Amino acid sequence: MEKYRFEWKIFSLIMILVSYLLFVYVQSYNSKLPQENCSLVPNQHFWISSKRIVTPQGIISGAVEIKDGKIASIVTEVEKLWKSELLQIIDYGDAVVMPGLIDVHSHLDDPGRAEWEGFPSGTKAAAAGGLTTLVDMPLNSMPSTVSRDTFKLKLKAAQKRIFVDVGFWGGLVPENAFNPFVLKDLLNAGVLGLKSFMCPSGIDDFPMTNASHIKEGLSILAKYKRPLLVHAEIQKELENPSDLDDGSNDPRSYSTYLKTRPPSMEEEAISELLTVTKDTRIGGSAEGAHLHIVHLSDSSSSLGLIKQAKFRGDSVTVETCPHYLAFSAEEIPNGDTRFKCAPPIRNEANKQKLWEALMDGHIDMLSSDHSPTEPKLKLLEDGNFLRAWGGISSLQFVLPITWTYGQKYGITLEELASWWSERPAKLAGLELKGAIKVGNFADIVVWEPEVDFDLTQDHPIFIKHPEISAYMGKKLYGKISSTFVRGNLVYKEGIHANNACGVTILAI
Ligand SMILES: NC(=O)NC(NC(N)=O)C(=O)[O-]
Ligand SMILES: [Zn+2]
Ligand SMILES: [Zn+2]
Repeated sequence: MEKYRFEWKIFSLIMILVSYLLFVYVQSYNSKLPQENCSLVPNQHFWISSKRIVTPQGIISGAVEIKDGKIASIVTEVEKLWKSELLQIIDYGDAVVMPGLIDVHSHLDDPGRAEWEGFPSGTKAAAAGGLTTLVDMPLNSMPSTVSRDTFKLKLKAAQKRIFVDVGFWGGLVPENAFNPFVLKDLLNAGVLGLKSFMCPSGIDDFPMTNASHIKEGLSILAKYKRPLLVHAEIQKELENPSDLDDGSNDPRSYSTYLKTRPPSMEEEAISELLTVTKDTRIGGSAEGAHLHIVHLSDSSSSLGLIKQAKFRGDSVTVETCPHYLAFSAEEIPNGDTRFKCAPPIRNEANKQKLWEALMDGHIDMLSSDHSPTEPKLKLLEDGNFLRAWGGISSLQFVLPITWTYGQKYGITLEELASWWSERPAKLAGLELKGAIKVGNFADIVVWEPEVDFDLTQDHPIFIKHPEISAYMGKKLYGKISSTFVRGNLVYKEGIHANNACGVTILAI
């Protein structure tokens, strides 16, 4: 009996051991296989070296150690590494190694309007442009992301279809603004913050909000310590586009469009917004909430108001976009609706002041406001600025655009990293992103600032509708060679990894 029990014990122990070994084998097999297809380098542990690595402490020559998707160490003495033949080192020579760009303002239009862009094409464009994280806007997809259920549809549509990481803004609309249950439900589901419009958005299920909706939204966001992003333009009766569409103004003329959206529209919206942002000050009723003004175009009075609010201690930031820094109204050809966006691109003097404000730190960060549509809605043949869809397509090219047009102003690589990575990460609450720093995710772009290229149809373009991009035909500086997302090499010289292994980012 005793012997029998002993044998039985041995047998069970062997069985446990066998099943454990089987488990370990299956696990490592499973985790290895997809991993290989997620990355164009199969290794989980490797170094990338370069003479120009942009870190928060400055530009260094050295190597970044990447292990299991994170930055494990940063070393300056690369010679020692080279001595060990066992190490996997990718040497990028003089190319710049910078934190991957984070775009806090992309319209990916999925689900529902994926023929405009979509998760696969949009995130492939991002990877090809050195962007490693996008935060998707809650409108232009169908339905808009305004509740837990509609957010679930977004998450489902993104599954296994994103090549970079994607977070989401939820929509603050009149329907949910006074319904804390719906709003909290949406925030609890993981949106990184909210977004609202103070003028018609052009999307039926995304109506505009006024200052009292915004005040309500901020009071709820305060508890979550998440931001509210606002499209700040107020449309006056007189400035309704259709008022100018009566035959006496040429709708193909860019100046006609400019008249429909003067700087006073931005100024009025911002001054109204700033009546509620005082709540965000330390000790205020919405302390913890933050207001972020998207795509500022007016560099005069509107910017002046924002500066005052910051000075008073309101928790406010502002972004502008590459198209306001690259183009001026004077150069937009009549009928060329690829340049139509809201607020509009203003004159040359305004553009120069935007650059100055960015360099002086009064504008905090950059975003793409990549807002494509189907070419037919851009009315390219007709050239009617009053009726064409408003939105500029640029996602894949924001880094070379910023770099090229910023040359005149002497911008630095550190400034690029601050405007495109560090500050956007802070806004979106992405603690382990936005800088090449030990412990952060290995989200990295490798690019060659001195190499130029002509943006023609021959260039590998991943944006779904390149023909509607206002940048086509431009010569740009800055060739993106490689993009790493969480240590996966997702893009290299025109090639993407096989599998879309980007992660959906949820706030907790
Ligand atoms: N529905 C939109 O995508 N609108 C966008 N359109 C632009 N900017 O022209 C925006 O961000 O306001
Ligand atoms: Zn907008
Ligand atoms: Zn937008």
